[in-house]
Formats: sequence, C-alpha cells, structure tokens
Amino acid sequence: MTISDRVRIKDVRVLSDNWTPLKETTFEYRRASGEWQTQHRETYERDNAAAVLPYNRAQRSVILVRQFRLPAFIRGYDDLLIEAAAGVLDNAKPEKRIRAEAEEETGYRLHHVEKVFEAFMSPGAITEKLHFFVAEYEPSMRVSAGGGLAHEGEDIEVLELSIDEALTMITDGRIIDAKAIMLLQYVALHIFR
Ligand SMILES: Nc1nc2c(ncn2[C@@H]2O[C@H](COP(=O)(O)OP(=O)(O)O[C@H]3O[C@H](CO)[C@@H](O)[C@H](O)[C@@H]3O)[C@@H](O)[C@H]2O)c(=O)[nH]1
Ligand SMILES: [Mg+2]
Repeated sequence: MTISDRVRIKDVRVLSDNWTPLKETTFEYRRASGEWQTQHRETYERDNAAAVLPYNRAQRSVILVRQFRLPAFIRGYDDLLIEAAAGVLDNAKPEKRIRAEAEEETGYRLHHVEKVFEAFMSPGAITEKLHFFVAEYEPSMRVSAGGGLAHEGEDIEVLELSIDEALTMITDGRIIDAKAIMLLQYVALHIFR
C-alpha cells in the first residue's frame, strides 16, 4: 500500500531554521474522487523521540517526571507539567536512547525496556514519531537524583506515584500530558490488571 502516487510535492520553503526547521510545502493531492487539489501545509520537522514509564508490579507504583513546559504555559496551563520521561533520539536507537534519557531524567538505571507502541503525537503539524516503552524498576536501580541536564535548562522533579493515584490524576486533570496518559492506560490494561 502506498499513497505516494497520490502526492506530488511542488515546492518546499524553509520558513525558519533555528532549533528545528519549520517548512511550508506546496503539494498536489489526488482526492478520493480522482481530482488533483493543490494544498499548502506547514510542518515543524522535529526529530523522533522516545518515552518510558517505569513501573513496579509489587508496589503498584510508577515513575513520572514534572517540569516546566513553555508551550503549555503559553496556552494557559499555570503549573509544572507531569509527564512520562522522554527525550529526542539524536539519531540513536530508541531503546538505547530511552535508557540514557530515563537515567538522566529520573535517576533510575533501567534493565530491560519493553517497546509497546509508536505514535505520531500531532500528525497534522509535527513530523515527530514517538516510541513508547515500559520498564520494570526496583528501588535499588536508583543511581542518582535524576533531574535532567541543568546546562540545557532542564530542572526536572521525579515523582513516584501509585498507579491508582496516577489514574485518578488523569480523570481529574492533574495529568494532562498525552504520552503519560497513554503509558498509564497501557500499564493499567496490561500490567496492573
Ligand atoms: N535552545 C533551545 N533548546 C531547546 C529547544 N527545544 C528543546 N531544547 C533543548 O533540547 C532539550 C531536549 O530535551 P529532551 O529531554 O531530549 O526532549 P524533551 O524536551 O523531553 O522533548 C520530548 O518530549 C516533548 C514533550 O512531549 C515533545 O514535545 C518533544 O518533541 C520530545 O518528544 C531540552 O532540554 C532543551 O535543552 C529550543 O527551541 N531551543
Ligand atoms: Mg525530556
């Protein structure tokens, strides 16, 4: 199955290329009716990334992080955002990168990480595809305080919550990060049944 015969790229214009390119593409798309239609779309071309939810089956607990997110703040969210630990791949293999990112952000050195799915998080605008992992953790795996890289502006708090509390926090709006919600629902369905 391919849709490349329904798409003809006509022009790509770089609107901004500071941290990550923002481009405008002009293309023709062959509609279901067979008619070709010209469209213009902007894409923010972010690298792929990975996210992980460490869980402890016996304790019925999970590890999340909390940090300031400017886009959420601009949109009116006046608090630190509770998220699943995540980071951009920088051309590394997702499994390798997520282990390093988990340790940097949460302080836990995870052993086995299990890939559970991939998802485009904002497919109308952002190219990024996110790789999702879960991993069993033990208290003894904590090798540092975590917190992220201060010189990159990261100032991350580590949260250990019971799965029941975390699920309640989705319902009452205290957890509002898509990747955290997706991974919490995954472990509720498949791990903490
Ligand atoms: N100077 C500068 N630095 C940036 C910018 N954007 C990100 N950074 C730096 O790049 C680092 C990226 O940290 P990661 O942990 O690798 O990524 P992330 O910010 O957690 O992002 C992931 O999760 C986000 C929230 O779901 C996603 O939005 C993002 O695309 C990615 O998946 C940040 O700490 C920050 O230092 C920017 O516009 N300018
Ligand atoms: Mg991160």
